[in-house]
Amino acid sequence: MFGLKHAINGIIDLIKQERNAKFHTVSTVVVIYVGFRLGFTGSEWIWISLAVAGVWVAELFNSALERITDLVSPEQNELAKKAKDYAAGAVLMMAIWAIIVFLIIALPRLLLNLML
Ligand SMILES: Nc1ncnc2c1ncn2[C@@H]1O[C@H](COP(=O)(O)OP(=O)(O)OP(=O)(O)O)[C@@H](O)[C@H]1O
Repeated sequence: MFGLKHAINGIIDLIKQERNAKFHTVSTVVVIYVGFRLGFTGSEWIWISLAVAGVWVAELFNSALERITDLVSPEQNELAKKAKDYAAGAVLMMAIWAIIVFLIIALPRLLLNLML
């Protein structure tokens, strides 16, 4: 299971190095806390976990691509800019989808809680 060690090291390194990953960590903890407080159902947890994992996967690939881009093109380059901007766009797309999923599931319960 040596691959597992490297994979976990990669995730820990990402959290240490990337501001976005720190934000994802806090968001993940908040979402899990809110989920338990609001009593998400099994199928709701499946959607929420898919959305959260999707953001992490996108961020990991984005950061990997940033490192490779810096390795290949440490100097300013139009293609390097496009590569990084596209990868950042992928994270943004996943994050927007994750927020939509969270709002669809959590908002009705939050509103219900406020009315009761
Ligand atoms: N070598 C380069 N050539 C041209 N533009 C670049 C280059 N490196 C970075 N950029 C531009 O600067 C932006 C930020 O790049 P940077 O590597 O600093 O990512 P970052 O700020 O760490 O991104 P994130 O916040 O997503 O981790 C890129 O999206 C790109 O537009």
